[in-house]
Amino acid sequence: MAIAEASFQLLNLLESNWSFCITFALLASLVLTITYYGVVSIYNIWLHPLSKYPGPLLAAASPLWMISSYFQGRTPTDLLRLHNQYGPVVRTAPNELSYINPIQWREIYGFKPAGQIEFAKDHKYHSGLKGDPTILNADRHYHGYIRKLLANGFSEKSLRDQEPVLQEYINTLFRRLLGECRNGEQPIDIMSWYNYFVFDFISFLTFGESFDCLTTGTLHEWIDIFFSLARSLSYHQMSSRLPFLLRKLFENLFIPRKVKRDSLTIRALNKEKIDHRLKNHPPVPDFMDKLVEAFNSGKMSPQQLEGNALILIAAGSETTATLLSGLTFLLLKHPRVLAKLAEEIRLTFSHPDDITIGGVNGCKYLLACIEEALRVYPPSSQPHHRIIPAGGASVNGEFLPAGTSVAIPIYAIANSPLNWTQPEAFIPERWTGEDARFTDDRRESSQPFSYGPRNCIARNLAYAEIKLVMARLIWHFDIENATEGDWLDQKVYMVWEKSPLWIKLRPAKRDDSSSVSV
Ligand code: HEM
Repeated sequence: MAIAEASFQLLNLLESNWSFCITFALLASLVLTITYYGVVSIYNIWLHPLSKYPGPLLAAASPLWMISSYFQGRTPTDLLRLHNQYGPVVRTAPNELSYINPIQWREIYGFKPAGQIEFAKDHKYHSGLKGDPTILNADRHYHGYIRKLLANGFSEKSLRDQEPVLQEYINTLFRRLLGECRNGEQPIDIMSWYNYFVFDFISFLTFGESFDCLTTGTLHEWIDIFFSLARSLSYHQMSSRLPFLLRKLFENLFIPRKVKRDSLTIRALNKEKIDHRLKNHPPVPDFMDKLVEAFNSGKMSPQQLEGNALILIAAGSETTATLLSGLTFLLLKHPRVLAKLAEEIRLTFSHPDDITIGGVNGCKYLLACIEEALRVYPPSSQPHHRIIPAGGASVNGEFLPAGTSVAIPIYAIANSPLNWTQPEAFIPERWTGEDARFTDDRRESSQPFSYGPRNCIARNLAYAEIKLVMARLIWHFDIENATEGDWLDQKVYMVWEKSPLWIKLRPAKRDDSSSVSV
C-alpha cells in the first residue's frame, strides 16, 4: 500500500516537473552506467580468466590504460616501463597480454604446424584502414593470395634487377646533397632528403613514376596527406577499444573533419598514379606486376589494386626514412662508432661506383650499426596484436581462451634489461661478437620487421636501401650534428613523429678527386 502511494506521488511529481524528470533520467542513467562499469571492472580485476596476470589495476579493469598511453603517444616507452616493473608477461587491458620473452615470437607470430591455426591479426591495430582489405588487414586466406602475388617483386632476383634503378635514385640524392651542403656552412634537414629519396624510389616501383621529390626538393601532396592521416589511424587504434557510443563520441572529438577530405584526396591521387602504372610497363620487375596481372584477368577489383598500392608506399617509405634518420642521429651522438664506421667504408670503397649491394654486404660493422639502430629505434615500434583462435591456445606454457589479444611490443622487447646488457647504450659491437660484455644478449628478441607469415615482405630491399645510402653518406661526407636537444625524444602516433634533423655535411677530404663524381 505504502509502495503504491509513493509511486503515485512520484508520478505526480514527474508530470508536474519536466526538468526534474530529465534530471532524474540523466542521474538514473549515470548511476546505471557507473554501476555497470563498476561491476564489469570488478569482474575484470578479480574473476576474469586473465586476472592472475600482473599489471596496473587500471589496465586490468578497463582499456583506459592503453587508450591513455596511445593518446599521449608514449606506447613504446610505457610498455617498456610496465615490463620493467611487472616482468616478462603483463596484462595491458582486460583482454590483452604483452610478452617480451623472445620465444614468444614463434608462438604468437610464427607459422603453425599442421592442424593448428595461425593467430589472426587483431583488427584494433589497423581499424583506421577503411575500404576493401589490403595485404595489411586481410584475413589469412586473402592475405596468402596477395602475399604470393607480391613475393615476385621482392625476390632476390628482382632486387638484383631493381638495383640500377635504386642506384639512380641514390645518385640523384647525393648529387643534390653535394649541391646543397655548401661545404658544411649550411645545415640541411637530412630527414626530409631521406623522405624525398625513399618516397621517389618506392613510388617508382609501385606506380612506374616517382613523386619528383628529389628534383623539386619538396614533399609531394600525397606524402603530406599520408603523414596527416597517420595520426588519425592512431586515434582509431584508441577508439576501437571503446564501446560503440563512446567510440563515435571519441572519433568526433579527436579525428579532424579534414581527415575525410584528405582520405578522398589521397585516393584520387592514388587512382591517377595507378592509371599511369596500368598504361606503362616498368623497365624492371616492380611490386605491382602480378597484382596488375590479377586485375587485368578480373581477379582483383580496382579498389583492391589501389588499396594495396597505397599500403606499399606507406609501409615501404616512411619506415626506411625513419631508420636512416635515426641511424644518422645515433652516429652523430656516438663519435667513436662513427669513426669506426667511416674507417670501414672508406677503406672498403675507393669510388662511389664500387658501393653496390654486393659491396656493402661485406661491410660487417655497417650491418652491426643498422641492427643496433633498429633495436634502439625500431620504425614500427608498437605492438602488433594477434587474437587467440577458437578453442584457445597455449602461449608461454599457459592456456589462453579464444579471443584473448596477445602481442610483443617491438620496442620494449628490444630494450628490456631482461634481454640485453646495457640496453639503453648504442653499442654495435653487441652484434659482431667483438665485445664479451654482450655475449648473453638475446639478439633474437629484436625483430623490427616482425616475424612469421605476416612479417615485412621487403626486409632485403630495406637493408639494401639503408646500407647503400649510409655507405654513400659516410663515403662522401664528414657529418656534424646541428640539431638541438635529443632528436630521438619523439612521440608515436602510428609512426614516430619526427622533427627536422639538421646536420652539416662537409665533403670528405681524400687524396684523389673521386669524391664528387656522382
Ligand atoms: C626499415 C624498414 C622497414 C621496417 C622496419 C618494416 C617493418 C615492418 C613490420 C613490423 C611489418 C609488419 C606489420 C604488421 O604486422 O602489421 C611490415 C610489413 C610490411 N612491410 Fe615493411 N618495413 C620496412 C620496410 C618496408 C619496405 C621498403 C617495404 C616495401 C615497399 C615494406 C612493405 C611491407 C609490406 C607490404 C608489409 C605487409 C606484409 C604482410 O602483411 O604480409 N616494408 N613491415
